Amino acid sequence: CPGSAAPRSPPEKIAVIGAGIGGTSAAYYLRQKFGKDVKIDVFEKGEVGGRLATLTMQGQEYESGGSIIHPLNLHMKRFVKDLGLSAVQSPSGLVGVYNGETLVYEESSWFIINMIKLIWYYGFQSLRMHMWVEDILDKFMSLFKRIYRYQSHDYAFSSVEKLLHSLGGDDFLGLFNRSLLETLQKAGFSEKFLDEIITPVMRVNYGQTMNINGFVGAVSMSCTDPGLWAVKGGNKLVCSRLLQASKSNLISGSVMSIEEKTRTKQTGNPTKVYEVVYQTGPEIHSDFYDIVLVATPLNQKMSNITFLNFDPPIEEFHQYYEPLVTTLIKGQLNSTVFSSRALDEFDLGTILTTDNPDLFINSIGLVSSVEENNNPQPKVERAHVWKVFSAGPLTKEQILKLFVSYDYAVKQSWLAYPHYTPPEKCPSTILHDQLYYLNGIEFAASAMEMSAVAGYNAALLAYHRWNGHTHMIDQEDLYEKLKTEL
Ligand SMILES: Cc1cc2nc3c(=O)[nH]c(=O)nc-3n(C[C@H](O)[C@H](O)[C@H](O)COP(=O)(O)OP(=O)(O)OC[C@H]3O[C@@H](n4cnc5c(N)ncnc54)[C@H](O)[C@@H]3O)c2cc1C
Ligand SMILES: CC(C)=CCC/C(C)=C/CC/C(C)=C/CSC[C@H](N)C(=O)O
Repeated sequence: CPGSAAPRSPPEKIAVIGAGIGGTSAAYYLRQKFGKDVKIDVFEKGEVGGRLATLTMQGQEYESGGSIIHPLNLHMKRFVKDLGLSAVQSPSGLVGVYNGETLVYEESSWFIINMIKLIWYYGFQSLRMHMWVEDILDKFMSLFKRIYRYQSHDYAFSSVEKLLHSLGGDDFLGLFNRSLLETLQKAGFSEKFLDEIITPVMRVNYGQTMNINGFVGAVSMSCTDPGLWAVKGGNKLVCSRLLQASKSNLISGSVMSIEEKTRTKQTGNPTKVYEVVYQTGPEIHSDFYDIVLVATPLNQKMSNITFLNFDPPIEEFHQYYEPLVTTLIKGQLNSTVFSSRALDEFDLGTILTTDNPDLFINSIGLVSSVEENNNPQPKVERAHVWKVFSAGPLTKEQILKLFVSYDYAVKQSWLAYPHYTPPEKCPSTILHDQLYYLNGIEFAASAMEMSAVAGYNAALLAYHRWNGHTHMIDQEDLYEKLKTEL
């Protein structure tokens, strides 16, 4: 092959830092690429799964982090199949939009009524806009799907920008570099439509407004597609199964620093390695690795990893992640907060909100436990489990504003996803010769599938760079090339 170098002996040890979906998918693909002899250590300071996690209420588990998966998220789909797991349909109840005073939009279960409502509230152009969004999302998904083809042919990318460009050319980079607001204003959307339909979707998914980049905006809009699903038993099961299948060694500890060192191995030749220093309980340990993959957001609050003695130095990371609280509440919703109808006539399963600073919640929605495969109905049972997303923790008084009464409330606080401020640059994928960073991809869009794409890409990139396969990295016009290969 052009660009191939002489075979190099495989690495002895690889470290993966973080056992979320990014790190565990990377470990899985590293094993596939480098074979059975390499030792893979996966470091995790908290729980396997990371931002895929559950909260327990009355013995039942509910997703508290990453919960929904798109039907075209093919890595997640394949993991579930290959790892012996199964899928459940995500609840898809009717959606309403609340502006702090009233419901400004209410979905109906009849398609035709929804169309009439759109025209009534937002004018005839809203129908054209609705079709425009559907068309853009179809195009977006079919371009996004190219990554599966490239990865199945082993191609890798050295930066997120190059990866996005290979999928959708300048259109994708343009989406990433401009705000969603700019993109939609250019397309002629009315302010009312943007405030009452698009912003509420961005708020439930990313806790932000339309000032996020257009790429993550499209990912967020795709959550309005039908057929969303989750993993039976909890999405985090994918991570523990990937770890198991990768035959990696899980080290429950917190990585403190990574330093480049020169070591003389038995062969007598000095080689460059990375010293990883980590803490387990009160003890500090260290070990040497040929390749290191960092699969956690790099900032002081989330990972606090120091890069020592690199020449040139590795830039300091100050990536700001949005604080978000998930609260699960079992209780009887006070439907009169949102509408004049009583609960037994109130048929909304999700209430989104407009960007009103007086509102203390981003959204509230009925949820099922990770074992259930059905749509909970607010009318059938008076007390049900609702999931609230808010920027800060809810007080008891705030909960009692939303609920007539409640039996239980449990919460989990997150630094959830990047604060998007386009135009911005994604952090580097290659931090040093054999040191890789996966979570830069979250600056394009944060979602489980995005981390799985990054995990696979980092494993392929590490493999090709280790073996000098330059022709497998950053290839242009891959789509055309692979078409003629068939
Ligand atoms: C509330 C919420 C809802 C979401 N909903 C969805 C959704 O519905 N669908 C979807 O697709 N995505 C969703 N997401 C996004 C999705 O969960 C994330 O994009 C994805 O899980 C990120 O995975 P990751 O492996 O890259 O990072 P993480 O899951 O954050 O994994 C990083 C891991 O590294 C560990 N770690 C950090 N520092 C160190 C250290 N120094 N040493 C050792 N270990 C360390 C952490 O403990 C963590 O386990 C949601 C996220 C949140 C917070
Ligand atoms: C990566 C692609 C092409 C599609 C992924 C679409 C997807 C499932 C995005 C998830 C976005 C996200 C961060 C949602 C958070 S909130 C989810 C849900 N409403 C909930 O109640 O938990």
